[in-house]
Amino acid sequence: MSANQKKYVIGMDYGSDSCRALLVDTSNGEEVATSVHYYQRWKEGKYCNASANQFRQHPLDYLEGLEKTIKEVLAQAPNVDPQSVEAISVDTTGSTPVAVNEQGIPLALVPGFEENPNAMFLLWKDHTAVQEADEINHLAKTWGGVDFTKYEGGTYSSEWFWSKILHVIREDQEVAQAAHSWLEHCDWIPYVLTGASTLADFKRSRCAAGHKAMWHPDWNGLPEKAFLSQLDVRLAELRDRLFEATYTADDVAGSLCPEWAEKLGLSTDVKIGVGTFDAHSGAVGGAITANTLVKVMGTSTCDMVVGSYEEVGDKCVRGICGQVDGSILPGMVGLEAGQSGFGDVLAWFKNVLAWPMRQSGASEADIDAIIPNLTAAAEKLAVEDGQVVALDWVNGRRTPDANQLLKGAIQGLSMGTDAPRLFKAMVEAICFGSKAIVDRFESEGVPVNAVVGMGGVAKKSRFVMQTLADILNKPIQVVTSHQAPALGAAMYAAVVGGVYASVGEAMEHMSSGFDKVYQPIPSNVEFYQQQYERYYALGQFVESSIKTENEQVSSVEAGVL
Ligand SMILES: Nc1ncnc2c1ncn2[C@@H]1O[C@H](COP(=O)(O)OP(=O)(O)O)[C@@H](O)[C@H]1O
Ligand SMILES: O=C(CO)[C@H](O)[C@H](O)COP(=O)(O)O
Repeated sequence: MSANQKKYVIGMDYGSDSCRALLVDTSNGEEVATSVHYYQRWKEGKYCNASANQFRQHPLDYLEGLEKTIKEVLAQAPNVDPQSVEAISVDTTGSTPVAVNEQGIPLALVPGFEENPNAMFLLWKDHTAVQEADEINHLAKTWGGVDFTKYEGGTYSSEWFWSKILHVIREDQEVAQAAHSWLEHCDWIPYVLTGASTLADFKRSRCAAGHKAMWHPDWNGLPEKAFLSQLDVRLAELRDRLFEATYTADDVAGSLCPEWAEKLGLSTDVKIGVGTFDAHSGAVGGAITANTLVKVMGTSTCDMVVGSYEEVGDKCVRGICGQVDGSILPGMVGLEAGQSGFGDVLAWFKNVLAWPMRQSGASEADIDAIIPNLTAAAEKLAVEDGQVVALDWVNGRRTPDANQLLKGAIQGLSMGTDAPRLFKAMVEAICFGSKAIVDRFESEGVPVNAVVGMGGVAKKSRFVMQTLADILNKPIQVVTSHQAPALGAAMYAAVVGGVYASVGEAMEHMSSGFDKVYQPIPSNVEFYQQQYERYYALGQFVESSIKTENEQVSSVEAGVL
């Protein structure tokens, strides 16, 4: 078949720091061209305040990336006729919502709001809404009606839709008044590409709504107004301007609008898919099957599983980030869990060590060598060299049982504790955090029969991956593609563009396969089973002390103490 008879699709993946476009041959999943764009304003640290956990992204960062990367992949593949590009599907981080006006335009693109962080996207890891999440949780358990958190693991997070909206509308009256509605990032990009101008009939993502906005068919969509009004009457009013129906990512959101068709050099026949989240799309890119845990391992992790309706049924899996019909594969229940920090925990340790190095004028190359050097030294230590135990909660805990107030801890330091031993303990901590998630799935009746890894850490660190296999006591297969979420988006696009009838069929033809398997080493498994007990006990101790501290603070604030 000549290049011109083939059918192509574009998978567009928006990560935390950058976005990428992937041009894919639908016949075999070949990644024909790829282009990455780092968000300019984000790179400059604009609109963020890490010490206040405020992470905002400007819509222009996303639009610039969209245009640049898609044009670049087309330019890199002159043999591909743009007419043979059938569809574009998009995945993004989430929950990453933005306030929009009546036309669905993010407020930061409306005169007067250009520099206002509250008028921008609140990135998934923005934790400014911890207090609002607490309120939502408290109300859900006490208001006397249905517990709307029940399909979201029973705990609503500060990373999610309603917590963030509540926080912004309380903090910023101008944004609150100008916000007609709110859109997730994964909905806004298809909205732009299809040239939509009315929100009411736009197809919103099932994945985003179900995992982050407490949308569920049992209560006809979003939480009822009686519940929302007890949080803030404006939330109840907003409900009328949000959505009722939701759509899975194999569905068509519309066709490429003339303005973007011209900008990108594509035809208006190109279909645009309903948006989804990066982790869910990554699971599809990793060719997920029933009871396989797909771990997207980067700065954070997202741990994805699909189960049949018979297996998951009405069961509510406690402490995870939700279970949603069709959020990964249409026809199955998608379950999401994850860690707020994974590679980020190692990056934190690197940054601690880098501080004095930078003061003495060390180069960025020296600093980049910290993790590889520590890895080489830690790999040489005996696995049983395990005096130090650490917790992985430096960025809070996402699952099991979301609690963003938790902090990291290190126990067992002695004069003999050097940097490689601390690094080894950090690596073990992030892997123990993964085990806590697997244990929770299994104890809740969702068996994990296989593990698939993808993302930066899975590709870069043999040491982390072997430790993970030993701690989970399960083999881990690593996905060949370096761009699994974008590949997953391309697979959805192949269905949206009518090339395949189902996501399953697209995965069959377009999967990149696996290029490595890590097998657990029995003697290490045994050691780590004991060491996990120490991790667990340290976690219990830290969690109870933080709880006591917070109770004391609340009592002081309430004038009790
Ligand atoms: N050699 C390494 N060993 C372990 N972790 C690494 C290594 N190199 C980079 N990392 C971690 O990988 C993470 C970045 O992962 P990546 O998947 O590229 O990013 P993202 O999560 O933003 O998509 C960083 O947190 C970094 O600390
Ligand atoms: O929670 C999510 C999806 O449900 C986030 O999108 C995800 O954790 C972002 O990760 P990354 O920075 O690796 O793109």
